[in-house]
Amino acid sequence: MSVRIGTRGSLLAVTQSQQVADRLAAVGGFETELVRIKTDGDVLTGPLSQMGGTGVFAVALRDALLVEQCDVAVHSLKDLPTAAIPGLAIAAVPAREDVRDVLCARDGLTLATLPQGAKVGTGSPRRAAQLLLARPDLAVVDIRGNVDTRLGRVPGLPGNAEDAPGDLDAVVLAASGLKRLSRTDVISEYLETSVMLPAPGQGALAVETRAADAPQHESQTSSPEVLTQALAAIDDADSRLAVTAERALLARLEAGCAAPVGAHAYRKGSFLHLEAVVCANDGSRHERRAKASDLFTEVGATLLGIELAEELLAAGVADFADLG
Ligand SMILES: NCc1[nH]cc(CCC(=O)O)c1CC(=O)O
Repeated sequence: MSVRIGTRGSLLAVTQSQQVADRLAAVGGFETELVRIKTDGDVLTGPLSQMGGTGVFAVALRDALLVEQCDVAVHSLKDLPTAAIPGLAIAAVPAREDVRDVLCARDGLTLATLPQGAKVGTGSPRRAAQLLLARPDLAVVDIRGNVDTRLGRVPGLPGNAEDAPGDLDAVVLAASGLKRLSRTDVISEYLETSVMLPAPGQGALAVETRAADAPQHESQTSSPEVLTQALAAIDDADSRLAVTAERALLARLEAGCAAPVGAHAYRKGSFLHLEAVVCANDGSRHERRAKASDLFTEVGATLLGIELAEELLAAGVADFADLG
């Protein structure tokens, strides 16, 4: 048996999909092959935040699963819309990578040492707003493109051509992507979550399958038993509950993955903690709240996300934040 693994075609997507494929093959004892799927997010070039918003990366992969072009699809969880798709299920959330955002700045500069008015590139309203909360003087520049394209805009970063003219002082990227690509040499500062809360799901992958192939607690499945068992074996319960809480918060806020919303859930002892922030795009206003629950189950994680979202809504975040 060969399991077909659907992936986007970018270097980061292929790298992380191959890492999932290797783990599935190791625990399942079967062959895998990567199937590259082109998505609108890879083809269109406008600002991502104006491109039909959420889900541009996920739709084509999900279609490929539904028409059986592949058996498993690997997504970056933060790019996956929160609405459930009939017939599909998240069969595994592997152990999460570093959740933090990082600054990749020229000359090893940090958020504290960037000069007044420095130009920092990001296409994410969440990153832009939190940058401005910490440093209202910065000039945030809207950028997009794959990891190499973004890094190429900062002069002198390791891996860039020596004489390449960069137009930015820094860019903000996810630590997880750079770690998976073994490119941590470009990082000048890890931004702690006290300064910059990550996107819901950041650093985690979702391994999606047709629902009949997902590990189930009660009913029998129709899939090859080995695939179902391998998916269950690479699932990490702590990571799954954390992203469940973060995504429940996002869904209750009716916000998309491009909204100025940061969230981070993590286990501490027998408690699940959730921290969240909602910002005005220009950083002029924000609300940051935290809550914990000792109900360490899918239901408990979902309730935690919903309750914290309702506290934020009660504090009036919908009046100043562009959640749509
Ligand atoms: N929206 C782009 C995107 N989607 C997933 C990642 C990698 C981070 C992750 O694994 O969550 C990135 C790049 C980035 O944000 O730097």
